Amino acid sequence: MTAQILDGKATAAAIKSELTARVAALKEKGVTPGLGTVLVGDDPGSQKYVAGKHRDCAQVGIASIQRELPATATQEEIEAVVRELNEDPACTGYIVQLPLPKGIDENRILELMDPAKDADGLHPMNLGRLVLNEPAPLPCTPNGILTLLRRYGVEIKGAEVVVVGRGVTIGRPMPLLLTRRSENATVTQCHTGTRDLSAHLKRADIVIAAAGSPHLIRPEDVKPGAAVLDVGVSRNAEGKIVGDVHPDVAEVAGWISPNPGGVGPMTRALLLVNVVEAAERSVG
Ligand SMILES: Nc1nc(=O)c2c([nH]1)NC[C@@H]1CN(c3ccc(C(=O)N[C@@H](CCC(=O)O)C(=O)O)cc3)C=[N+]21
Repeated sequence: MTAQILDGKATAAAIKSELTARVAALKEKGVTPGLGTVLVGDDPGSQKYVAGKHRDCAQVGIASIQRELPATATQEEIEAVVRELNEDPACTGYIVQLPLPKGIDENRILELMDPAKDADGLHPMNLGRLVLNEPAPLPCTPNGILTLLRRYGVEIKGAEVVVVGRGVTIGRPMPLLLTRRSENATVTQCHTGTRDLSAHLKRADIVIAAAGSPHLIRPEDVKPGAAVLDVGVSRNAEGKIVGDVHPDVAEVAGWISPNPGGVGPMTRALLLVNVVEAAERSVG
């Protein structure tokens, strides 16, 4: 038996085609959604991701606003761009590409963003709303994972889910989404301090691997038939993406998300969903 592929690329394409119609409807009402990106420095990976986001925007009819600063940009210079986008009516939502260069206070930048324009769902106000069960833009990667599981009919209610990782973009918000009454999963959060990761993994119906540790999840640790989502992005010597999930896991799992082609494109699609929803709220 080999696992069914959770095809993020195809699912993202379907979401984008649904969004195209919603963007057209907004334009009829005189609103053009515009996604802003703030990219600081010249990391090739970050440049590639940001370019992908703007390609997606073009596909669905969202306007693109790109701001680039050199790696030497100061805290004040980045903050000035954030204030500018907060004021710019053409920019209905934006993201500050993370990580920012060393020495920049990332949290201060995120706090300065207008929470109504937070396309990533990572503003402290919006993360707080998520904790409080108030409506808010949802963090794109966790929401992308959830959307992928739903579209393939993976049972979430009552499932034992293991999340590996505790980063701000995935590990921390993921359990918040999964433990809402509407999802009703039971979540164990594992991290580098977990004593026996393997024991936790063996019980999981769904594994969400966001540790950034190449091939951390091995076939002998996965329950037969489990859904395994590979969110890790490491690069090998040739610059190729290496995920957190060992390829042989596909022999044991019931579902597996490829990497690339799995969660990455879903993250981008759910970013566009946040931009379109914010624009829809603005027209009432
Ligand atoms: N404020 C902020 N928001 C983010 O959402 C954010 C960020 N900062 N910093 C970096 C991470 C990383 N991230 C990815 C998004 C898409 C792909 C993606 O589409 N990957 C393609 C392949 C791309 C390739 O080949 O390099 C795939 O998986 O098929 C990957 C990684 C968003 N991030």
